[in-house]
Amino acid sequence: MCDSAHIYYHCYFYYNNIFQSPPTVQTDRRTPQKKKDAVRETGRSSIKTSSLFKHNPEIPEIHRPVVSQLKEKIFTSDSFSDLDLHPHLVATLNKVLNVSTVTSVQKRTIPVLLSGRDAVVQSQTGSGKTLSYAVPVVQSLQGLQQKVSRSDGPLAVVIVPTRELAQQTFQTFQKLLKPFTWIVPGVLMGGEKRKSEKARLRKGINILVSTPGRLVDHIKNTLSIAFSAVRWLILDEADRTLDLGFEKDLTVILNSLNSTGPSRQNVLLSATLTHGVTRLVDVCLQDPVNIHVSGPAPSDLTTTSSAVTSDPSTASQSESFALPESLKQYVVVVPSKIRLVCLAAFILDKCKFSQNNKLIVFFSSCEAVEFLHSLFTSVLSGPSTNQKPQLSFLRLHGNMKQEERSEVFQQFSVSNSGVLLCTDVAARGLDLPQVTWIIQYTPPAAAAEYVHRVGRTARIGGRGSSLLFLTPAETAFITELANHHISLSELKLLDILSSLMMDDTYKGRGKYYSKSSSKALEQETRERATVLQTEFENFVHSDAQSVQNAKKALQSFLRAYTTYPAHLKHIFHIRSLHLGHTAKSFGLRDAPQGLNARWKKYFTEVKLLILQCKKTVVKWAKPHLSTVQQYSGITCPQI
Ligand SMILES: Nc1ncnc2c1ncn2[C@@H]1O[C@H](COP(=O)(O)OP(=O)(O)OP(=O)(O)O)[C@@H](O)[C@H]1O
Repeated sequence: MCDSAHIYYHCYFYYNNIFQSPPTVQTDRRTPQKKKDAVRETGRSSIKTSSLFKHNPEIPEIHRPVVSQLKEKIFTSDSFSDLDLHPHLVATLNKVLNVSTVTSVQKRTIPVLLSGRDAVVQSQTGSGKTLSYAVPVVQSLQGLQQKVSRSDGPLAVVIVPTRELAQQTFQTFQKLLKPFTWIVPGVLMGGEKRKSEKARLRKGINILVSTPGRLVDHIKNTLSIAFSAVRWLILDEADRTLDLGFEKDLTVILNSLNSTGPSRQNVLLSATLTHGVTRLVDVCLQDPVNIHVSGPAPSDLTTTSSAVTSDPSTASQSESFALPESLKQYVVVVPSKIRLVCLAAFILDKCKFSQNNKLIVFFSSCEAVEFLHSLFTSVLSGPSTNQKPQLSFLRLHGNMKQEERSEVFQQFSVSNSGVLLCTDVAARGLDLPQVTWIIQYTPPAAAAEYVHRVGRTARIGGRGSSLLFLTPAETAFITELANHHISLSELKLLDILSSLMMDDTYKGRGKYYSKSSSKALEQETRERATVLQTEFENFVHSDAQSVQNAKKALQSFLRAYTTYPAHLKHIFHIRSLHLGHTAKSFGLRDAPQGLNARWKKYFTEVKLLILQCKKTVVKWAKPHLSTVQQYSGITCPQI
């Protein structure tokens, strides 16, 4: 067995042994409501204040680093009618899309693209980047001397990283093309039926929006796909497309596009054009104009790849991102054990005890989203009454069927309130109206991802807030964010938990209830938090399947925790997690049996294997150092 297969085998073996142990609880056949009532009763009668609030690590004092945030003005005083566009296009922008004043990024990008230049565009989230390329594409295609026909095939190709974003971008083109019915937009994305996509490709699509994987699939398997007429290539969220490991796919797409066709205009866009895209800029773009709305463009974006910073930690430190000025950013430091109730109290505060809030909560894995969705729906939703509708929880992640994903996306888009629990599949580009709060229950793996997640609110000048959850051991992430000009204010754990005082559903034993001193209030808050935690735990342990789901969610959380990049390992290291406490944040009463010992053994073995791998790689690489350097861009000391 080769070394990597060995490592995989070990991970698989240990994960499965630890988490797939036979459940000890009998299946519960009670109706959900009866189960819930029983759970609530047990919750109140078995209050153990000590279990939740004792033996937690100290919450350290947070010293906010001084940060000068980058600022970006969103709107200009110009209107679309000043941009020399077709009057029908201006009318469509005004009447169908409801936009008349151009944003800063549009003012700077549209004329550059109309003049025929390539461009690299960076501007903050929600600043209107989609129209900044979609308007010039439509303007140029409607004005072609030889009128566009379906048989021309794709004239513009737009690559985006996720299916929802593909759908959203396609819809923007559909709207813009209303007066130009002879230009046909189309979308290709994973999860859809290939056969019907092939049929649409055969009929002819002029503006093709696609996720990278699905486009490669068609390049390889669909004879009718021809790129001989492509004049535009747009890579939206370009950095993410590379992150997701789509680099190979992108190479296939570029090779296919480069082999035929007239000269092409190329555009790369994102709110966070990190140093990783430098090579892509070199390969894809010709003498591009750098449009960096919040300030001067990073000097090395258009340099050759040899100038790429070789140390990823230095590279990531120097990248600074602008965030919407109207966005209020908060952090709460919560010991692992209390995280679940803290999140629940926050959701109840925003959605049950106040109105018109629409929340997005980010998690690191599909399993965690699934599990917490069912836990919150069962324990927190509450009945719908005449005065109040039921608290609604939706979920979105990559393991869902495409129809369900589209349905959820649509449902959350049109709703005025509710909670969407999701993975990073919803972090990029999605324009979901009226989202008021972004909560990051698991911290992102990079500052750029933080920027995109919080960018789902406070769009196009609107208000919005975000809350980042950190454990006491993770507070150095605040400094990491400050290095990227991101500044957070602190919310106190007890203040969040105190929202539980607004509803007697989680009332404690009443010992402190009638007293008004702040100490008594604090104690009652803790009791209520404990009642809620006990409800969660009772629900999880009332059913073998729920226990299994909670274990799976914990397992996937731990797996994701091991994948933080090397330069963040001093903040997010699996060794600093207390497994028993972490288990509690998934409603489990204890860490799954034997976890500690097996986890330690697992780490020792994996460490040994990695050492072995390193030795083998070094042995192999030594005679080939110059070749390795040439192809990987990695310098000798790193190897
Ligand atoms: N000139 C404008 N006036 C008013 N609203 C606009 C204008 N341009 C775009 N919008 C609206 O602003 C919202 C955000 O636009 P868009 O999704 O293009 O932002 P973005 O910069 O691509 O964000 P992200 O970086 O998150 O992908 C959309 O609802 C869009 O319709």
